[in-house]
Amino acid sequence: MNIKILAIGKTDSRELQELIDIYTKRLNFYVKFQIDIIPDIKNSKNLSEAQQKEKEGDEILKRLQPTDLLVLLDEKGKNFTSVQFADYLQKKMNAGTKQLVFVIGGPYGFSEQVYKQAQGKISLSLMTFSHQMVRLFITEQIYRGFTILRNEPYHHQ
Ligand SMILES: C[S@@+](CC[C@H](N)C(=O)[O-])C[C@H]1O[C@@H](n2cnc3c(N)ncnc32)[C@H](O)[C@@H]1O
Repeated sequence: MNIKILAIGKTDSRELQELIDIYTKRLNFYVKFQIDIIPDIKNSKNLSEAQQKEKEGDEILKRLQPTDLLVLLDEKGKNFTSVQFADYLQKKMNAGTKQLVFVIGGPYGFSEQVYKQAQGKISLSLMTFSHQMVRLFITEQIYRGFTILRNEPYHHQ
């Protein structure tokens, strides 16, 4: 199974990007993992929230393959412990998923169309994080999940 993160806009923090790079490198030892960045929508200042979400949604949906499993990162999604999340990853691999795509929304979240097409929603916390931080948190949690599946001494209950 491949795992992809789709996110909108470049990370403007060098420190965050360095950490994302560290976990991406570690994760690639276990699974083919990549982060695809959708460029910021042009002239977004002239758009309403709904228009911006719509445009971002179109960009997200046009990057998906028909066999992708689309899972949104969303505060209102399902909560997992890290061990439960590791089990979730294992189940997706057992089910023969070709590519699991986690999508991080823009400043206003997702369009209705993206919600309609999603096959799941996962929350990292009831609190809202910046979309840039979410990239790091989900990458670290996927890495943590694989170390749990391999019984490696990274996660401690
Ligand atoms: C600044 S938040 C947008 C918040 C907005 N209120 C919404 O309705 O989604 C940007 C993106 O970061 C992600 N995000 C932020 N906090 C999250 C959390 N606790 N769990 C999962 N994803 C989160 C989501 O993908 C969200 O669309």
